[in-house]
Amino acid sequence: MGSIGFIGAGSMAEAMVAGLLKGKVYKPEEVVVANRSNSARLEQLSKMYGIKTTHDKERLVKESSIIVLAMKPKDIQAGIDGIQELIENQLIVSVLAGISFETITNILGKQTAIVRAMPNTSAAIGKSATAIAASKDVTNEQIETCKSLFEAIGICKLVEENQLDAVTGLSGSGPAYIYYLVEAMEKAAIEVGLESAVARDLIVQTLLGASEMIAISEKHPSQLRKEVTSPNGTTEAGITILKERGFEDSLVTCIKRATERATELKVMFEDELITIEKK
Ligand SMILES: NC(=O)C1=CN([C@@H]2O[C@H](COP(=O)(O)OP(=O)(O)OC[C@H]3O[C@@H](n4cnc5c(N)ncnc54)[C@H](OP(=O)(O)O)[C@@H]3O)[C@@H](O)[C@H]2O)C=CC1
Ligand SMILES: O=C(O)[C@@H]1CCC=N1
Repeated sequence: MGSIGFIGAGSMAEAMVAGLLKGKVYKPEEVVVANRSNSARLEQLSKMYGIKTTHDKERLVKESSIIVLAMKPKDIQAGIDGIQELIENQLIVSVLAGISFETITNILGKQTAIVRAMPNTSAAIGKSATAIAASKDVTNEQIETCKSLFEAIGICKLVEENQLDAVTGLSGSGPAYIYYLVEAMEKAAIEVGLESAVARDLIVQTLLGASEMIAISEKHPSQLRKEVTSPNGTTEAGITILKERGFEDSLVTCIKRATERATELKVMFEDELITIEKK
């Protein structure tokens, strides 16, 4: 596949690098990561993974056949500045929430092959839930390349660009909802008298078991839930509280709001671009 370069050396870039190396999709010497100024971070990544690191984006672009944009949405203009002229046949893969093909193309100043991807940080252990969308300049072969890249670090679904904000709100942000749930379960476990290490193990196994049941069982999650819930038993007592306190509504509103926020990021950024152009 040639080499892969990441512009941005944060959580998402690291999760992808870790997963790609673990899955042996790339050798460490075929991976280069760049950031803006944080040399300590580059040193840490280079020590941990044996990959190449640089502040020199031009070098990264020249060395890579796939360039992953992995900076925050607000930093995309600065992140791309200086490399536009060097983009020729490389495939651009953007993991930025909310930022459209149109905006990336405008900043690049040329029509080129761009794939937008929305992975999640479980990429680090090969378990990302990723969706990708392809711009019209992307060939079928490039789509396949991209799919196999993300399938090496989890599952990958092909969607339309206008569905990516929903994917971001659902599975891009999704791991954080689960971590938050675990934090709350741990807090509760301690309050009902368990030791934190014991509670952690029980919670983790409960999540793993339930996830695997959902994945392999032919039963709907609502049926699986019913099977845990004895009439007048403990589960019913607990779930009654979740219903009374609006658990379902909270989660639905959470995912809708996160989806909406992805759309806002695009609008905010475009406003900023217009301001920059006017200056
Ligand atoms: N975190 C997540 O779970 C997910 C994130 N994403 C997307 O991934 C992207 C990155 O997120 P995340 O990894 O969390 O962010 P981080 O803040 O952890 O990392 C951002 C990185 O971008 C670098 N950067 C900023 N400006 C530039 C520049 N001009 N040139 C080169 N590098 C630059 C920063 O370098 P420096 O430190 O030197 O400033 C830093 O290494 C976001 O767009 C987000 O929407 C998508 C899916 C999931
Ligand atoms: O919170 C964010 O904006 C990014 C996108 C999805 C996960 N993290």
